[in-house]
Amino acid sequence: MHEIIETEGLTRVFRDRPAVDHLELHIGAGEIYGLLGPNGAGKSTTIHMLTTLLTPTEGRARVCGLDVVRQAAQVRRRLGYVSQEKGVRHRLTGRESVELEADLNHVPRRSRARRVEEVLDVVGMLPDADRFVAEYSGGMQKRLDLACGLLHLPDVLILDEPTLGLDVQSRHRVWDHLRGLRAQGVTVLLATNYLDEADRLCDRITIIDAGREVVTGTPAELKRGVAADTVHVSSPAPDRLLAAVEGAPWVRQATLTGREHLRVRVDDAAKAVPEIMRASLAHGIDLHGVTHTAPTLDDVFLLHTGRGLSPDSAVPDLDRAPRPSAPSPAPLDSDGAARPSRPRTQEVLALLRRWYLEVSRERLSLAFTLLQPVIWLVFLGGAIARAVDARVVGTADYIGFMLPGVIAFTIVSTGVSGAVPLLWDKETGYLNKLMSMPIARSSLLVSRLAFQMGLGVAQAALILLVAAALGVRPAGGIAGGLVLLAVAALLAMAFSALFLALACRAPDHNTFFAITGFASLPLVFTTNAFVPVTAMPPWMSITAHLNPLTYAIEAMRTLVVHGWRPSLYPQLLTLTAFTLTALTLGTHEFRRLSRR
Ligand SMILES: Nc1ncnc2c1ncn2[C@@H]1O[C@H](COP(=O)(O)OP(=O)(O)OP(=O)(O)O)[C@@H](O)[C@H]1O
Repeated sequence: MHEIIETEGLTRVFRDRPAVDHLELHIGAGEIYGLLGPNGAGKSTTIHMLTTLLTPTEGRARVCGLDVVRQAAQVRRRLGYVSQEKGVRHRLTGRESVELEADLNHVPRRSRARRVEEVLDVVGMLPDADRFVAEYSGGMQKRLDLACGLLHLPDVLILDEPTLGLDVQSRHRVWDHLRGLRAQGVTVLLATNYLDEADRLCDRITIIDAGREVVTGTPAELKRGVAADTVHVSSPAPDRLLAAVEGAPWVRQATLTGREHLRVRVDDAAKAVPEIMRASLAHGIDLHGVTHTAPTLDDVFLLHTGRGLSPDSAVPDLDRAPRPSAPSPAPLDSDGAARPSRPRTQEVLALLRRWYLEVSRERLSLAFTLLQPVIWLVFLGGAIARAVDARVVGTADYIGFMLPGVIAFTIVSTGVSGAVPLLWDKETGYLNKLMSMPIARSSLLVSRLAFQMGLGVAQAALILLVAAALGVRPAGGIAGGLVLLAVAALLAMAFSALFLALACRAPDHNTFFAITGFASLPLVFTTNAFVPVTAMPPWMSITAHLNPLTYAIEAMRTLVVHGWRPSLYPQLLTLTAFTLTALTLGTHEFRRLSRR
């Protein structure tokens, strides 16, 4: 057998507890392979290691002959991944989401529109494709994720609970599509809680429990291994019945499964049922009902672990459900397969489009962002100007004096909101999805920083226009104004990188906002935004000198109030050094986040 996925002693430990414990998998080309296990068995952890999202603590894993740790980038190019979490892009429509992923998977531009239509059709989402994802039900979001996973023709498709939350018809459509992929030679690995799914869909299964392999084989082999029927007895005194039948030669195993239920595994139900009747009569035990079933995968699990799988692991209504007409799987031509064509540019442009669409649809917060600096300048600037001594601030034009501070604070607060998509992507699981795609990690960072920089420059330009309307013009002329915009760009990059670093570290968005909320006031008030450093008491002057915002504000103020001066150069140098430090920190934290 040509193995596409193989693991040897694969282990991942979280806080001294193994989530996956020396797992051995050998999955052949073109198989649909199931990882079946109860909640917390270690299925997702295994999948995260195979998709390069987690590093193994011990052992090794190879996908298409490539080591998942040492050749992670190549592995990502060979696989498609549909994660368990719903990768919700709230501000995008379904179609835009799929288009984004097509670009990130390097689907060639000329076939992109067709592929997007095809996969949306396969999961039955075409009629809703132009609605916002935020309006989708859980099942619709899941189907959309699945559509994204089918976009390119990967060698291996890995799906974590692919049909969780889907209705019966959608589930059948997905199964049919997976079978179609198998026919085209794609190897499919899926983790599932559903016994029926594993039984009907998978060629082979490994059942895992507590991170360890319980048993591996085809569903038929495994059930044959049980070689037993199960008799389910309903009685008001199942414990007495258990005592009566336990140890009888025709009983393999008897287990209480509820206050009124007893499960008896037997070699042959036809012979066992009359025995159970006889035992109940002999001991005067009432029976409410006796049924029996052929072996299931649940019995296989029970046989090997002494426990059943989770109660929600069966999908009881599948047999009775109307079967939808099976759509023939969309043919995945070589055109639709992932092929790098100027991939880096395509990735960055696709991500920039995403950020743009999301920001432009946040109308209210966009309006506040634009309005806030105007309020600062017009109302606050105007009011304080009356109370300020021109000799202290060094100019009679207090609005001009305050302008750089307003630009700086606006950019800092945009930096905070710029980290929010990363927080959401982390929390919704979409970051995992992005990380498993064949895109350069740097594209994620570069696109985000470039977008924030553009936003910062646009905001600074807008504030300059408002100031011009109030009669304030940079003393440095047009060239001075352009350098001021460059300062704004540096500042935007620096603070975006800092807040991104914080978002990478923060365990959740509450912590992130608690820290930024706590830091924002000292950050603002220990600068020279309202008072020049020369007019500050010594302790405050020291803190102002330690605050990098001071240098950006001072450089911009020089350009607005005084024009070109030699003092500008050390200020610009300091700001550049700060920006480089912030970028290094941001890159380091982002790398750390992507190598868990
Ligand atoms: N990041 C983590 N930190 C600490 N423990 C973790 C982490 N991720 C998973 N675990 C633990 O590892 C074990 C296996 O979890 P995993 O998510 O792999 O199970 P699963 O089989 O996919 O479960 P489910 O069917 O519920 O998705 C669980 O005990 C879980 O709590």
